[in-house]
Amino acid sequence: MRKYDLVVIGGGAGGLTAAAGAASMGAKVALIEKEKQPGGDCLHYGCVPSKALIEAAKKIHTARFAADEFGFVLQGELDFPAAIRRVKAAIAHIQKHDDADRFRNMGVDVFQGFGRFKDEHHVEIGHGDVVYGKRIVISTGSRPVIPPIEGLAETGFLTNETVFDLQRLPKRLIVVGAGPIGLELAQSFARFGSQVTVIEYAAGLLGREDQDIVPYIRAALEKELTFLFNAKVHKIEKLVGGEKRVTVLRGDESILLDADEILIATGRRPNTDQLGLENTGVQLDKGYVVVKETLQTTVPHIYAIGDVLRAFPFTHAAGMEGKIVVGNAVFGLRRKVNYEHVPWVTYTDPEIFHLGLTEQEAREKIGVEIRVYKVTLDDVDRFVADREMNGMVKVITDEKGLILGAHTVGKGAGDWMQEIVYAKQSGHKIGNISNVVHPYPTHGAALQRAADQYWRKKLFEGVVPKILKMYIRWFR
Ligand SMILES: Cc1cc2nc3c(=O)[nH]c(=O)nc-3n(C[C@H](O)[C@H](O)[C@H](O)COP(=O)(O)OP(=O)(O)OC[C@H]3O[C@@H](n4cnc5c(N)ncnc54)[C@H](O)[C@@H]3O)c2cc1C
Ligand SMILES: NC(=O)c1ccc[n+]([C@@H]2O[C@H](COP(=O)([O-])OP(=O)(O)OC[C@H]3O[C@@H](n4cnc5c(N)ncnc54)[C@H](O)[C@@H]3O)[C@@H](O)[C@H]2O)c1
Repeated sequence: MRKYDLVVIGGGAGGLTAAAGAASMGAKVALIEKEKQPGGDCLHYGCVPSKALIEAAKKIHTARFAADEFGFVLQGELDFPAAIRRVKAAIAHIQKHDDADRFRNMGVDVFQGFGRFKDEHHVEIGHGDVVYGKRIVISTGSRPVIPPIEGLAETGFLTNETVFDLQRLPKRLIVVGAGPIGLELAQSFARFGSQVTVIEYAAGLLGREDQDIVPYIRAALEKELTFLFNAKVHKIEKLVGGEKRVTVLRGDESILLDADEILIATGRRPNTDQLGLENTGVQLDKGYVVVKETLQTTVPHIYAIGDVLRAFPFTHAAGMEGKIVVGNAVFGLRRKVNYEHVPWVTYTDPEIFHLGLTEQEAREKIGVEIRVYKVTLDDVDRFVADREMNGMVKVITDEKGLILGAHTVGKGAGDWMQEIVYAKQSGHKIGNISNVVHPYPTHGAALQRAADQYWRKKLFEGVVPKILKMYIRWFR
């Protein structure tokens, strides 16, 4: 039986970071991945295919818009499989970074097979090999939650694991769930030409976002999608022609919708149920692995990262956690995970950027002593020139100007808001962003405009203006 300093179960965003990092530090590492190729959800069924599809759809949307605005005519049928080929090409390109042989060349022993704990130090791979890990990382990710809807299994449905294999554009698509997966994909399909209806349990969109931000994104999406809020799919039947008839309940109302495809995007569940964790002392909470800030589970030599944790189900968070585990599991450090400065972006059009506390959270946590700076994009020259004025930047600080949160809706916001992540993480005050020269006219100037308000408030409120006036009078 082979013995390792570190055994990593699951070769996705988190596991690959941990395995590569540990091997580069000289540790003997085994990586167990059930699929033929590592890469995980993000590469095969998540971030990469969804962003490739979003971009393809955006190009078509832009062409249609341009035709309308500039008076030319678009001709011919949409070649939807061409969009899917684009998606597959993006995956294949990035797969080279996550290739099993590339990891072998780094010194990692890569095993293909399903990893399962035999006990707290031994992991069985498939039905054969067993490896010993002095320390072990659980990074097995998550999978879609499939709600118990009558007729759903019999009628057939799509999830993020199958939607990127579609070869025909559905004329009518029903998306169940208005979270980031549902919204990003719903908007893309609408842009290809599907009629899309989104069915959501909750009364509105994106409950975790700042409530000033939500109306902008809702207004944008309602132009392209039909929403049914406070709605529940009651049952689904297959019609003679193969279409799907969906019965939706909304209050006392029963609504019938026919569709060619149904996409289920109702959340995720962690892949911890078949891991043999009952053979260990690793504790779960509703299926999620319970960890300390050091990412150690209730068995100190077993660590967990990525979507098996409840904390922050994003690729960049899994990568950050993977790096922390390298330090802790390989060098015995006690580094703690901290999500305070970790942003997320929802890649709808316009994009939604989220960092730190929302205004509502800041008021609960800090009280009234917070400051809120807002700029709408119709006040920012570059967005006016682009005719992309739907959106806003909002920054929340404490009374001294230290950044507590930042929230934006706007074209490309995921890229141009990154400046504030650096500022927040480095402990800069909002005023410092105002002092940085931004080339004119960039989109990032929107953030600077919000930051300028800090000085404006300082200069024109309180005692400062009185002192300034006295000084100027004296100087004259
Ligand atoms: C449609 C969609 C879009 C997304 N878009 C974004 C985005 O734009 N930005 C972003 O930050 N996040 C995005 N995410 C989330 C992101 O994909 C996940 O947060 C990220 O992949 C989690 O990484 P992970 O390492 O925990 O899991 P994964 O990357 O899923 O890796 C887990 C790996 O473990 C393997 N595995 C599971 N069980 C076993 C076992 N018992 N033995 C061996 N191997 C096993 C799996 O095959 C898989 O390779 C998206 C997700 C989806 C579904
Ligand atoms: N851009 C990104 O970073 C990105 C993109 C996609 C996904 N992700 C990650 O994937 C995770 C999961 O995304 P998601 O959208 O699947 O989940 P989610 O939990 O964020 O949203 C699911 C939505 O479905 C609704 N819902 C649940 N059951 C329902 C039902 N039976 N009928 C109608 N509505 C129902 C919920 O109220 C919720 O609004 C996200 O939390 C995120 O971390 C990230």
